[in-house]
Amino acid sequence: MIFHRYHGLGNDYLVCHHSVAALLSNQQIQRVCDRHYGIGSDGLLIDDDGADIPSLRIINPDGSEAEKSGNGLRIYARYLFDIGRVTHEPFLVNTAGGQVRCEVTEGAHQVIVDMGQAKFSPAALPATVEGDEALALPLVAGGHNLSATLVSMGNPHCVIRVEKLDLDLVRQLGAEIETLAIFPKRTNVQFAQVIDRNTIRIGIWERGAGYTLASGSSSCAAASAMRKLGLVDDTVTVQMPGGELAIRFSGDFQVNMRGPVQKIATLTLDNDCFRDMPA
Ligand SMILES: N[C@@H](CCC[C@H](N)C(=O)O)C(=O)O
Repeated sequence: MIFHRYHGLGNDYLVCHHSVAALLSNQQIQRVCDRHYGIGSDGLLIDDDGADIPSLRIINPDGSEAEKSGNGLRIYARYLFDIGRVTHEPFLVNTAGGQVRCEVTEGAHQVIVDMGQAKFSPAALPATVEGDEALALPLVAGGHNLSATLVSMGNPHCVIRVEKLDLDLVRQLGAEIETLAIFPKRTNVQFAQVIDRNTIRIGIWERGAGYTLASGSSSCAAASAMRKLGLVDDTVTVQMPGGELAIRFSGDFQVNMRGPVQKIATLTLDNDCFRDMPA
């Protein structure tokens, strides 16, 4: 079983063909993503081929399926380029969270994705919150009074605005916010500090993955939330522990994202990895 390992700013994924994924149970996928007992990754990207338009499925390390992933899409686009399925011309990719346009550029080092429209309706996440939008919603977690803006990028995000980013607090409160009862499908969580009108800094807790060094959809969601609150302009650099992504808004919250992708290795999984697991 062959897996291709890539990362986008330290947000690392394994890519495999659907014929490989079909051989794996959900428990085995979790094992493959485990950093001690498997190869280790922030998730599995399944190349579903697709007749005309390439199609991507995204599985989190806990075995749950995500509708969309920004870095997952950037990595999948680079993988498609590496296997010769696409060129430097822009191309479309289907995900459960909508169709996006990708472009592999600067050799193959930078990948641009039009992520679609940021949506602020709680129903889009979903979140069981009254109203057409949830902006600067008061939220309590771990005894902290927080201010949350809810955003769907095709997958759900809860963006907490803070005066000063504290990554320990992200780790401390992430799981509690991810699983709040108002989020029936759980949520990704970002703590966001505005540095200036073109720069924000975020810490990330991903649904089904936990603390990660970077996240593409989180960057889009956090920048969108700060834009909606009137705190940033149309171009925003999102700083994360793993590095930076460039976000650009056009029209009615159409979000474009650009950043680097690196290939790490092509790996063959040994069946012995599953020896202690029920058949
Ligand atoms: N790392 C991703 C997000 C992956 C999916 C997420 N954990 C979810 O469940 O929605 C990104 O770069 O967007």
